[in-house]
Amino acid sequence: MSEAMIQADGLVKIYKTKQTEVLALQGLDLTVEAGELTALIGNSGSGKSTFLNMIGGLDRPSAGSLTVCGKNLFKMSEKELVEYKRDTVGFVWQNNGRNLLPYLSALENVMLPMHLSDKRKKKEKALELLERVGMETKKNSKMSTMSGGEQQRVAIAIALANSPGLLLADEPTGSVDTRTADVIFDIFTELNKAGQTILIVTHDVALSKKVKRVVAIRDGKISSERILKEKYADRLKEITVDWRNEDTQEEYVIIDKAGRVQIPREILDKMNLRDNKVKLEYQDDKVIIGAPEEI
Ligand SMILES: Nc1ncnc2c1ncn2[C@@H]1O[C@H](COP(=O)(O)OP(=O)(O)OP(=O)(O)O)[C@@H](O)[C@H]1O
Repeated sequence: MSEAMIQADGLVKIYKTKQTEVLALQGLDLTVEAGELTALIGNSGSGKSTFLNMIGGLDRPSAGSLTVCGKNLFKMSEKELVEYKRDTVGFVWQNNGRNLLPYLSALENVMLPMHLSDKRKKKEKALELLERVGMETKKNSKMSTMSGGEQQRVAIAIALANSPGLLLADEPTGSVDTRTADVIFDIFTELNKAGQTILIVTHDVALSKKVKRVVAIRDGKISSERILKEKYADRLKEITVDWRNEDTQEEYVIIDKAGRVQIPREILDKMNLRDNKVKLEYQDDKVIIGAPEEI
């Protein structure tokens, strides 16, 4: 069996401050295969960025195991971590100012992080990447003269400069309007069709309806997954599909390795439980969880 692109098992991240400890990831399990396009959604504070930062090598996990592209994030030296961030993962942020130099052209910005020694090859590769994000006509424009959406497209090209196995994006459409967000999302879809593995953190539930796999994180653990229904999978780019309003995905709840499932708060509220005890029944291949009868 081939190795997964991301393999997180029982991943824990604790942030310690003088006064408190925050358990940002609470034993998170996730497998992402090479070639997948996955969106990570969840409420504010659920641990999305923390998880992305662990995968991106920007911060160290506290416990569990995490392997990305065959590399063990727990066993890396500082030097290996620098190489990993340069070669294995590419990162796109909501705030593209973190990636771009305003006084340089789009082409120069894309060439900057490349570690190819041959300048001609660097330029060739940068032009090819700008074409892939639809920015070839603006190759000589300074970043400071571009719109937020255009800057974000160049940021995607920069993240791909060293051909990373994995592209990570944290709220890449968070600062642009809906139409531009659609364009940016379509670029991710096209890159994925060409084989790029991509993990995107997004708040945009409507946009995530276009993605083949949406993983929801709650309280530092994966709680559910939504998978694109087959009838929509082939129609990803059709304008007749109303992605924002149609129910394009099937939802599944995740059972963790210890057999635990998270029941969504809305359902718990409807169950109107008196305390934390429920009745579990197994009937016709179904597990039924219900409020206990009054004794
Ligand atoms: N550097 C830090 N020091 C202390 N606590 C932190 C730190 N970074 C994150 N946290 C805490 O960890 C938890 C998870 O935060 P995280 O930023 O991963 O959530 P998120 O799902 O990305 O939220 P948002 O959607 O608002 O960006 C939160 O309780 C947050 O306050």
